Amino acid sequence: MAYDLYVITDEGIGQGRSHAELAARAVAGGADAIQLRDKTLSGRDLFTAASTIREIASDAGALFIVNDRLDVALAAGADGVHLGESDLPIGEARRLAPPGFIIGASVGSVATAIRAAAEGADYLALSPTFATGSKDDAGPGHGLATLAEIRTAVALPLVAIGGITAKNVADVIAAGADGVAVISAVVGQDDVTAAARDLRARIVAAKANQH
Ligand SMILES: Cc1ncc(COP(=O)(O)OP(=O)(O)O)c(N)n1
Ligand SMILES: Cc1nc(C(=O)O)sc1CCOP(=O)(O)O
Ligand SMILES: [Mg+2]
Repeated sequence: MAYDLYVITDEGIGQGRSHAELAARAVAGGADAIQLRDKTLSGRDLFTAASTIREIASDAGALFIVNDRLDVALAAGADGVHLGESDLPIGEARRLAPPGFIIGASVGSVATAIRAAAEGADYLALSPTFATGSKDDAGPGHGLATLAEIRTAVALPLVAIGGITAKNVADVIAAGADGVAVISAVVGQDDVTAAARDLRARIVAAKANQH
């Protein structure tokens, strides 16, 4: 499972483009994973959007993750769900999900990372890594030192989320992230595809520099 470039769609930041349009443009730029995240849609509308994006992502060979809503993720045939500390417990999601279904978890420390891994998460997201204006209740960034500590403590795929940009992505990868999850740096840009392509190239280059 590659999480190098994990793009989260957001119609509030996406310059009027729909979730599906943003997803299509992001995978055209090489996004490895797409997440549908929308707190405003009804269950029905979220399912409709998820069903469309599932096709877009699978046609492009990208993973498709639904934020928060395990029911919608399962109904739409998504590859997985992302759960934070106030969402359905990881263990309950695992009990309900089919084999191979991806469950991602937000973590903020070594302790919560170890706990999420023990509960059965398939990947971890350091949430947030830097300060961000894209999530109202994100809190302050945990920073690259915490990222590095989690890297040494847990073997799961580890993504950094929150305030990730083309300027800081190399440092994030050097600190131990396997990939980055972004909103503004890609879907907030005029040219989503070019922004995704550029950010992914920076990730690949940073990983090449590690060897
Ligand atoms: C990849 C990724 N990481 C973190 C989050 C945040 O999830 P959560 O803490 O549940 O907050 P909301 O996104 O639900 O507001 C995420 N969605 N994706
Ligand atoms: C969806 C989300 N979750 C976060 C967390 O810390 O859990 S930060 C975030 C938004 C990230 O947006 P941007 O790339 O524009 O900073
Ligand atoms: Mg959540």
